Amino acid sequence: MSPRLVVGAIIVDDDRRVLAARRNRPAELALQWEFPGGKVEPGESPQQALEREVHEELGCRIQVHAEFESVDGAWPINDELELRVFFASLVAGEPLPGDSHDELSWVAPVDLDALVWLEADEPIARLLQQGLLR
Ligand SMILES: Nc1nc2c([nH]c(=O)n2[C@H]2C[C@H](O)[C@@H](COP(=O)(O)OP(=O)(O)OP(=O)(O)O)O2)c(=O)[nH]1
Repeated sequence: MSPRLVVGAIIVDDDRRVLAARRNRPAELALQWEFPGGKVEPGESPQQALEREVHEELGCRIQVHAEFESVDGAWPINDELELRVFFASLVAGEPLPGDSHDELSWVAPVDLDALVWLEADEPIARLLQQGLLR
Protein backbone atom coordinates (compact mmCIF):
# COMPACT_ATOMS: atom_id res chain seq x y z
CA MET A 1 0.00 0.00 0.00
CA SER A 2 1.23 3.49 -0.74
CA PRO A 3 1.88 5.64 2.29
CA ARG A 4 -0.83 7.93 3.65
CA LEU A 5 -0.18 11.59 2.95
CA VAL A 6 0.50 14.10 5.73
CA VAL A 7 0.78 17.80 4.86
CA GLY A 8 2.64 20.51 6.76
CA ALA A 9 2.58 24.29 6.41
CA ILE A 10 5.76 26.36 6.38
CA ILE A 11 4.07 29.58 7.45
CA VAL A 12 6.52 32.44 6.92
CA ASP A 13 5.99 36.01 8.14
CA ASP A 14 7.32 39.32 6.77
CA ASP A 15 10.55 38.90 8.79
CA ARG A 16 11.14 35.43 7.30
CA ARG A 17 10.31 33.79 10.60
CA VAL A 18 8.74 30.33 10.40
CA LEU A 19 5.89 29.17 12.62
CA ALA A 20 6.86 25.99 14.46
CA ALA A 21 4.41 24.01 16.59
CA ARG A 22 5.33 21.77 19.49
CA ARG A 23 3.32 18.56 19.66
CA ASN A 24 1.76 17.43 22.91
CA ARG A 25 0.76 13.94 21.74
CA PRO A 26 1.24 11.03 21.31
CA ALA A 27 3.81 10.57 24.07
CA GLU A 28 6.59 9.46 21.71
CA LEU A 29 6.24 12.64 19.62
CA ALA A 30 5.45 15.06 22.44
CA LEU A 31 7.81 18.04 22.93
CA GLN A 32 9.08 17.76 19.35
CA TRP A 33 8.46 20.54 16.86
CA GLU A 34 6.67 20.23 13.53
CA PHE A 35 5.06 22.17 10.75
CA PRO A 36 1.36 22.51 11.57
CA GLY A 37 -0.86 20.26 9.46
CA GLY A 38 -2.11 16.69 9.47
CA LYS A 39 -3.41 13.83 7.39
CA VAL A 40 -5.10 14.39 4.05
CA GLU A 41 -8.64 12.99 4.05
CA PRO A 42 -10.12 11.16 1.03
CA GLY A 43 -11.37 13.60 -1.61
CA GLU A 44 -9.25 16.50 -0.36
CA SER A 45 -6.35 18.09 -2.18
CA PRO A 46 -3.20 18.53 -0.09
CA GLN A 47 -3.78 22.27 -0.12
CA GLN A 48 -7.39 21.92 1.09
CA ALA A 49 -6.27 19.56 3.83
CA LEU A 50 -3.63 22.02 4.95
CA GLU A 51 -6.05 24.94 5.14
CA ARG A 52 -8.50 22.78 7.09
CA GLU A 53 -5.95 21.33 9.51
CA VAL A 54 -4.36 24.71 10.27
CA HIS A 55 -7.78 26.21 10.92
CA GLU A 56 -8.81 23.28 13.14
CA GLU A 57 -5.55 23.18 15.08
CA LEU A 58 -4.45 26.82 15.28
CA GLY A 59 -7.68 28.74 14.63
CA CYS A 60 -6.27 30.88 11.82
CA ARG A 61 -6.54 30.97 8.04
CA ILE A 62 -3.63 30.52 5.67
CA GLN A 63 -3.02 30.90 1.97
CA VAL A 64 -1.03 27.98 0.60
CA HIS A 65 1.79 28.76 -1.84
CA ALA A 66 4.48 26.65 -3.51
CA GLU A 67 5.48 23.20 -2.36
CA PHE A 68 8.92 22.70 -0.81
CA GLU A 69 9.89 19.42 -2.40
CA SER A 70 12.57 16.90 -1.62
CA VAL A 71 14.36 15.26 -4.55
CA ASP A 72 11.60 12.63 -4.45
CA GLY A 73 8.80 15.17 -3.94
CA ALA A 74 7.56 13.96 -0.57
CA TRP A 75 9.61 13.57 2.62
CA PRO A 76 9.49 10.08 4.12
CA ILE A 77 8.12 9.68 7.66
CA ASN A 78 7.84 5.89 7.99
CA ASP A 79 6.38 2.88 6.12
CA GLU A 80 2.85 4.19 6.53
CA LEU A 81 3.18 7.96 6.18
CA GLU A 82 4.86 10.50 3.93
CA LEU A 83 5.01 14.26 4.31
CA ARG A 84 4.54 17.05 1.78
CA VAL A 85 5.19 20.61 2.91
CA PHE A 86 4.03 23.89 1.39
CA PHE A 87 4.98 27.49 1.99
CA ALA A 88 2.05 29.48 3.32
CA SER A 89 1.16 32.88 4.71
CA LEU A 90 -1.32 33.94 7.36
CA VAL A 91 -4.38 35.63 5.96
CA ALA A 92 -6.72 35.87 8.96
CA GLY A 93 -6.55 35.40 12.70
CA GLU A 94 -3.69 34.80 15.09
CA PRO A 95 -2.38 31.25 15.46
CA LEU A 96 -2.91 29.79 18.91
CA PRO A 97 -2.08 26.32 20.23
CA GLY A 98 -5.16 24.08 20.26
CA ASP A 99 -5.55 20.45 21.30
CA SER A 100 -2.52 19.15 19.38
CA HIS A 101 0.21 21.56 20.51
CA ASP A 102 1.41 23.03 23.78
CA GLU A 103 3.46 25.81 22.23
CA LEU A 104 3.85 27.80 19.03
CA SER A 105 6.95 29.78 18.13
CA TRP A 106 7.91 32.17 15.35
CA VAL A 107 11.46 31.05 14.65
CA ALA A 108 14.08 33.21 12.94
CA PRO A 109 15.98 31.35 10.18
CA VAL A 110 19.20 31.38 12.21
CA ASP A 111 17.45 29.52 15.04
CA LEU A 112 15.69 26.84 13.01
CA ASP A 113 18.33 24.20 13.73
CA ALA A 114 18.12 24.86 17.48
CA LEU A 115 14.72 23.19 17.80
CA VAL A 116 14.17 19.48 18.27
CA TRP A 117 12.12 18.68 15.17
CA LEU A 118 10.28 15.47 14.36
CA GLU A 119 12.77 13.28 12.55
CA ALA A 120 11.15 13.67 9.12
CA ASP A 121 11.23 17.46 9.51
CA GLU A 122 14.94 17.75 10.34
CA PRO A 123 16.22 17.95 6.74
CA ILE A 124 13.43 20.37 5.89
CA ALA A 125 14.33 22.69 8.76
CA ARG A 126 18.01 22.52 7.83
CA LEU A 127 17.42 23.34 4.16
CA LEU A 128 14.99 26.10 5.09
CA GLN A 129 17.56 27.63 7.38
CA GLN A 130 20.11 27.73 4.57
CA GLY A 131 17.60 29.09 2.07
CA LEU A 132 16.01 31.72 4.28
CA LEU A 133 19.35 33.04 5.53
CA ARG A 134 20.54 33.73 2.03
N1 LIG B 1 1.32 17.66 11.15
C1 LIG B 1 2.56 17.19 10.96
N2 LIG B 1 2.79 15.85 11.16
C2 LIG B 1 4.04 15.42 10.95
C3 LIG B 1 5.10 16.30 10.57
N3 LIG B 1 6.24 15.56 10.48
C4 LIG B 1 5.93 14.28 10.80
O1 LIG B 1 6.69 13.32 10.85
N4 LIG B 1 4.58 14.20 11.08
C5 LIG B 1 3.90 12.98 11.49
C6 LIG B 1 3.43 13.02 12.93
C7 LIG B 1 2.21 12.12 12.90
O2 LIG B 1 2.65 10.78 13.01
C8 LIG B 1 1.65 12.34 11.50
C9 LIG B 1 0.58 13.39 11.44
O3 LIG B 1 -0.45 13.04 12.27
P1 LIG B 1 -1.42 14.10 12.95
O4 LIG B 1 -1.83 13.53 14.26
O5 LIG B 1 -0.79 15.47 12.96
O6 LIG B 1 -2.59 14.10 11.91
P2 LIG B 1 -4.11 14.48 12.15
O7 LIG B 1 -4.16 15.85 12.80
O8 LIG B 1 -4.79 14.32 10.84
O9 LIG B 1 -4.55 13.46 13.25
P3 LIG B 1 -5.49 12.18 13.36
O10 LIG B 1 -6.61 12.36 12.38
O11 LIG B 1 -4.62 11.00 13.05
O12 LIG B 1 -5.88 12.23 14.79
O13 LIG B 1 2.75 12.78 10.70
C10 LIG B 1 4.83 17.67 10.40
O14 LIG B 1 5.73 18.50 10.09
N5 LIG B 1 3.55 18.07 10.61
